[in-house]
Amino acid sequence: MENFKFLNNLPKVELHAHLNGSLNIAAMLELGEKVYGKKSAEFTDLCERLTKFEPGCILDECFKRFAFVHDLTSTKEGLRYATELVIRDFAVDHVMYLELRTTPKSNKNMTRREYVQIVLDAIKEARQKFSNIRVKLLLSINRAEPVAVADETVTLALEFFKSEPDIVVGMDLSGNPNKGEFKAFTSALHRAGEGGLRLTLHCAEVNNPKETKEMLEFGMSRCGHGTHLSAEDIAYLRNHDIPVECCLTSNIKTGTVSSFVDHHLKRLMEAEAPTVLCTDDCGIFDTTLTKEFCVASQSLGMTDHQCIDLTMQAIKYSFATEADRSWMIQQVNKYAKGLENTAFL
Ligand SMILES: CNc1ncnc2c1ncn2[C@@H]1O[C@H](COP(=O)(O)O)[C@@H](O)[C@H]1O
Ligand SMILES: [Zn+2]
Repeated sequence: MENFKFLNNLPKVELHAHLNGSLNIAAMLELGEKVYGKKSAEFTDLCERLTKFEPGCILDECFKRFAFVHDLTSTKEGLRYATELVIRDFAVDHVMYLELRTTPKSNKNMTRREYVQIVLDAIKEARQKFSNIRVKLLLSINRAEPVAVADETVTLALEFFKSEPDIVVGMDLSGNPNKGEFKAFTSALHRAGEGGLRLTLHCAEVNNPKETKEMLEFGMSRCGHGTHLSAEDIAYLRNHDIPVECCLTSNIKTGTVSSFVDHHLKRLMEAEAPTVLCTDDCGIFDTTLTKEFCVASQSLGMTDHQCIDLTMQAIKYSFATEADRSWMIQQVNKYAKGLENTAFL
């Protein structure tokens, strides 16, 4: 792939990455060994089997995979170290800005509040180790969980948004789209929005026109996946300047899109709807943001210039501060200039 080097070294922006879905196999093995002393052949085999998606795999099957990673991150040290490893591996892939999202969980080792604090502390510690990446945090509501849990998550998000405004920047609604009902979460999401948190919703990941309509009417800053958006929905997103977070490999491996060439990213670009390229769960789906750009360029004919433009769009639609944005634009322009091209602005 002649432009792999160009795409790999391009300073990139990741706006849709779930923490526990982003731990890749190598990192799982490191975590297993360091935290649980596990280096056994069966542990290695378990990690490898996690990312095997037979053709025809369905979305529900994918959700079972997360439980394995959730076990690995169910201790304070496991969660802290996993956060560090995920940030490291995005930095290694030349991601300069990462909006990490995660669903606060409570178990025998930690409360939801402690879960958030541990991830936040790991993000701060990572600043010392990986100075070339800026990391923000969104808290996720899992639509398969009770509304009371969503309410607790919003309360935590608002509290940490107040105390750590340069890290906690938004809320995500995710979880198995075949479970729960969007309507049940609107008051919690409304409270989050009223409190200043930007919202990104997993929307139209499966074909549910009624719910998609409810979500578009409710409002969001960004749309996750948007796989089953109608032409009217796409026009609505374009007219309201709401970008779709496109996760190519995720959609193929979960079976929500049949092939890369059929991916709706192309339709969205033809309709001039704003789009950003994301990984979703680069661990579980065994990919990286560089690889997603390679897929976009190989299967959808995306030129290098269009890849830079996608990055500029990601900067524009990020929940970053103005200072972060100008720093990111500077990085991309410096990179582009270094390639003897004119600045892309
Ligand atoms: C594949 N498409 C998807 N659609 C919807 N929700 C998804 C997802 N991929 C991941 N998640 C959500 O993110 C959680 C894992 O990260 P955290 O434990 O939060 O860090 C999953 O349990 C699921 O709720
Ligand atoms: Zn997602």
